[in-house]
Amino acid sequence: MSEPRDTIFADPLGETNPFRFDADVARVFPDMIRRSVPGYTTVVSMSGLLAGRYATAGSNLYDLGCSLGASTLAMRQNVRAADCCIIAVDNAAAMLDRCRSVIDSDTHDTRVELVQADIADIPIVDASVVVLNFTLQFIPLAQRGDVIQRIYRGLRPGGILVLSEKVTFADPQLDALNIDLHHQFKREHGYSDLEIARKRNAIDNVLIPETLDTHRKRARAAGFDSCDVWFQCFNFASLIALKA
Ligand SMILES: Nc1ncnc2c1ncn2[C@@H]1O[C@H](C[S@+](CC[C@H]([NH3+])C(=O)[O-])CC(=O)[O-])[C@@H](O)[C@H]1O
Ligand SMILES: O=C(O)C(=O)Cc1ccccc1
Repeated sequence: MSEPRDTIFADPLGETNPFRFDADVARVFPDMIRRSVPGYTTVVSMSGLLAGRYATAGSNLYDLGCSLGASTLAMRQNVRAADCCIIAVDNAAAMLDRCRSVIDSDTHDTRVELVQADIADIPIVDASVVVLNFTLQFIPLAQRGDVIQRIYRGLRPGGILVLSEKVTFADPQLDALNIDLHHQFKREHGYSDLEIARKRNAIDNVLIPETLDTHRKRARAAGFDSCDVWFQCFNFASLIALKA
């Protein structure tokens, strides 16, 4: 069955309230994220490949801000190490409800635990892999350093963080160009100028992007030994950070 189409911002008379991960968004989320985030499918499937490489026996793998479980499924398909547990966390009940039915209809072996919680509060323990795919961008700026530091402390030596984000550019010309290219991507995936403008208002001050340099510096300050970009398409990028 094809996924329901995202028309959330299509009504010209609709109010624009701040963006929330409610039942309406959960229903159309797979279509929304695929048509809105250039490279999303690649980032999710490579998160699975990385998880397969870095997962160690008896460890936990975290999917923080799991939404409907796309990254959890990609990890689960790739993990070969014995006795691992994937802990998938999201604070939105509507997202986690749908995630549960997605995971229930998947038949791979690795254990999955779904947790409804704020990623700023959950303990990270005995982890080999932590995936933060397009989630840190929704966390208040003042909490981001602490989240990354707790991930570093909860990782086993040799562990990996995958951090994917919408980003900004220090150079105003490059910033404007990448925003414009992202909007062109959305138009070419069927969103109207009105939908693009209304969603932009709705996510203003809800999704707060930072520069790649800020992400690299934060990871290094938290203790990560190596951190850099492995994927980028316009203003969406993914980094890996390694704990020696
Ligand atoms: N403080 C928080 N605590 C927990 N969850 C949160 C918090 N804030 C937001 N979320 C959750 O983070 C997710 C962000 S979507 C991630 C895509 C997914 N990773 C994917 O690979 O498909 C990305 C996007 O929509 O751009 C939503 O499900 C929120 O409920
Ligand atoms: O749609 C956008 O403009 C985005 O920046 C990405 C996005 C995707 C899903 C929810 C919120 C933001």
